[in-house]
Amino acid sequence: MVTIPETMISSSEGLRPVPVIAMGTATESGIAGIEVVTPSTLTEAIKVGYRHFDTAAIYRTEKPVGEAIAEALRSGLIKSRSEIFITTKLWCNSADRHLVVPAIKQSLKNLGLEYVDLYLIHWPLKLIQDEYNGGPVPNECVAALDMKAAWEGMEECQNLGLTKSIGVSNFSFKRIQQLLSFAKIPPAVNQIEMNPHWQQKKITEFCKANGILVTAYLPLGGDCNTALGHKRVMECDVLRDIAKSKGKTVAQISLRWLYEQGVSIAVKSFNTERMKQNLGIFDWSLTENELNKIDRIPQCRHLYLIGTLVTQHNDVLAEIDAELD
Ligand SMILES: NC(=O)C1=CN([C@@H]2O[C@H](COP(=O)(O)OP(=O)(O)OC[C@H]3O[C@@H](n4cnc5c(N)ncnc54)[C@H](OP(=O)(O)O)[C@@H]3O)[C@@H](O)[C@H]2O)C=CC1
Ligand SMILES: O=C[C@H](O)[C@@H](O)[C@@H](O)[C@H](O)C(=O)O
Repeated sequence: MVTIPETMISSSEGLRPVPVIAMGTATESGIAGIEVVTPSTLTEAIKVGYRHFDTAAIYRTEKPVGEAIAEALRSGLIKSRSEIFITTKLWCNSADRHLVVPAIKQSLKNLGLEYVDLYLIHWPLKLIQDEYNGGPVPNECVAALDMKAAWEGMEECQNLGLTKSIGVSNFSFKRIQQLLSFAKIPPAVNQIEMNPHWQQKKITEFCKANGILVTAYLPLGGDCNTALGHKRVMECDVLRDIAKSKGKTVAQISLRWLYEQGVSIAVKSFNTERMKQNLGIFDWSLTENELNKIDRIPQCRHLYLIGTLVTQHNDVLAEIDAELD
């Protein structure tokens, strides 16, 4: 079993370790409520060495993650809850001051846990709708986020001990600066799209300088059979050539590159062999020449809210999309 290296993030207990690779749990069919991952698949991840799960209220995977942890405890695979790090996220329909604490309590109920390790604001926007089953949503459901009010709710979650750390996801450089101007508890993490085809140099440097850990999502470009993913990473000639010359896979080259950028990674696989493969990145490194070749890959972001969340133009989403470019 591979032991995943840890990095440190700020928390209610001072600096706390977080495993640098998390098992992602988002799928288009899960979000739509059509087919959600089984707990036994996630227990398999614990068996091969994963100790960090990335879930979210909208993924519908909080329950199976919780059941997998309970099973791992029952079977002796782990000895205590504290061996597992759980990240979950506040969905946009609860991004109001008075809805944040009830939302984390619901997530904890789904997980069957007393606390999560990290709670993130999923997107800097608000949705006025009861349930989200994947986009598109009606344009009139979208509203601007009152960041100060939502963050006070997040801080309350940490102060109540419902989460050890709080952070954000899909926040631009500008939005984090705004947040830092009033936050009593600064964000510990910013989870963003990042891979060799969307390298995010500016925001990673800014986050590092401010003690915020960046977590990369879509590290392999996502599931290319759905609108949430693309083939540019897995079919990239530059990555393929490097992979071939080192006897590694394209996925491993992308993940190793991310690891060498000093970020943590949420990578999803529900296949045991690929789960293992994705952890095989810690006992070798990329050369200067390989890093230079990756640096020159043309850049292209994938996840835009307009087109995914709404089909028409929307001012609130257009602003978020533009900021994240
Ligand atoms: N904060 C946010 O807004 C977002 C957060 N996320 C989080 O980040 C996680 C990772 O992102 P995700 O979208 O899942 O995309 P990934 O980049 O992790 O790609 C997942 C896809 O790649 C396949 N795959 C995994 N490993 C390999 C491998 N070694 N070789 C070939 N194919 C492979 C998986 O298939 P298989 O399972 O069959 O192996 C799946 O189709 C999510 O699951 C979620 O937890 C994602 C999007 C947005
Ligand atoms: O924009 C709408 C999409 O459903 C988007 O919210 C998801 O891709 C999500 O960010 C995730 O974390 O998987």
